Amino acid sequence: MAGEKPSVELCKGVNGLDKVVLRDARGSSAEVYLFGGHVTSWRTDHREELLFVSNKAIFKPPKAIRGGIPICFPQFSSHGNLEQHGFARNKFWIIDTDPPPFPSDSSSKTFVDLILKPTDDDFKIWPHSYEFRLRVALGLGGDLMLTSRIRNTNADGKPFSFTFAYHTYFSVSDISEVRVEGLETLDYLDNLKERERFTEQGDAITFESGVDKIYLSTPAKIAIIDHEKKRTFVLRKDGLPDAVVWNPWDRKAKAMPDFGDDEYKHMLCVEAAAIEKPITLKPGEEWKGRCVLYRH
Ligand SMILES: O=P(O)(O)OC[C@H]1O[C@H](O)[C@H](O)[C@@H](O)[C@@H]1O
Repeated sequence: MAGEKPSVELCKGVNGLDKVVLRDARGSSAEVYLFGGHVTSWRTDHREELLFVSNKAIFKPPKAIRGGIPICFPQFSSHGNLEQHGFARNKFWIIDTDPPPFPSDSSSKTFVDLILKPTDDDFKIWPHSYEFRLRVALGLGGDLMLTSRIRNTNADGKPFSFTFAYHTYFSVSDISEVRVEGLETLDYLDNLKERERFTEQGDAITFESGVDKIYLSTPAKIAIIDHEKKRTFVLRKDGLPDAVVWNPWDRKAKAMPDFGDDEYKHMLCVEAAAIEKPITLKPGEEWKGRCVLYRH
C-alpha cells in the first residue's frame, strides 16, 4: 500500500456517528470519533488492528465507547464528585480548524485537531471554563501520537484541578502471554484494595488475575510485550507521571454489559495518566500531556 497519499477524512462511523479517518503515505491509519474525542482504531500498514474495541461496544452517546482510547478528564476513576472518568469521553468534540501552533510537532502531516469547551449546562457539573485541545497524529513510522493541551479560561480568577488518563486498550493475543516492562519495583496504588499503596516485586509484570493498579512516578517509556504475537508496543509519555494497568479478568468481564465474557484475554489497558498529584491551572495557564504509541 506504499505510495498512497496521506489523507484526513471526516465520515460516518457506527450508528452514523462522525469520525475522522487518518491515513499516512505507507497505509497506516487511525480513526477518531468526535463523540468522546475517542480513538477507536490504529492500524499498521498491513491493516493489522493494534487497539482493542469490544465486539459488544455500544456506540450510543452518552455511554463511552468500550475500547480504543477514552480520554479521562477532569477526573480519573470514581475519586471525586464527578461521574467515573469525568465527562470528556461522553461529550461531542468539534474539529478545531485553527489551533495554536505546536512548536515541536512538525514531522507529521496526518493529524486532526479537536476541541472541547463547556456548555452552560456543563457548568452545573464542573463550574470551570476551559479549552481542551486534542491533536491525534500519525507519525511517519505509523506511530500514533496524542497531545492534549488544557487551558484554564476562567474569567473569575479561579484555578482548577484535574486528573487525567489516556485509557488505552491494547489488543493482545492472549493476556497470559503478555509482559509489561518499565514498571517493576515501582510503587503503586491498588484500586482493588481501596487504593492502598504497595511496591511492585519481581522482575517483570505478567497477568494471572484481575489487575487495577496506578503505578506512580513511572518512566517515560513502558513496553508491552506480546510473546505469542511477537509484537511489542512501546508507550512514551510526557507530562503524565503515572501509569494505570487494568484488566478486568473473567468475573468483572461478565458484569460489564458492553464487554464480552472472554474478551479480557485479548486486551490490556496501559494508561498514561496524571492521578496521584492532580494538575492545577490558574486562569491563562495551559497544561500539556502527550502519549506516543509505537509498535515493533
Ligand atoms: O468501565 P469504565 O468506567 O470505562 O472503567 C474501566 C476501568 O478504568 C480504569 O482502568 C480503572 O482503573 C478501573 O477501575 C475501571 O474499572
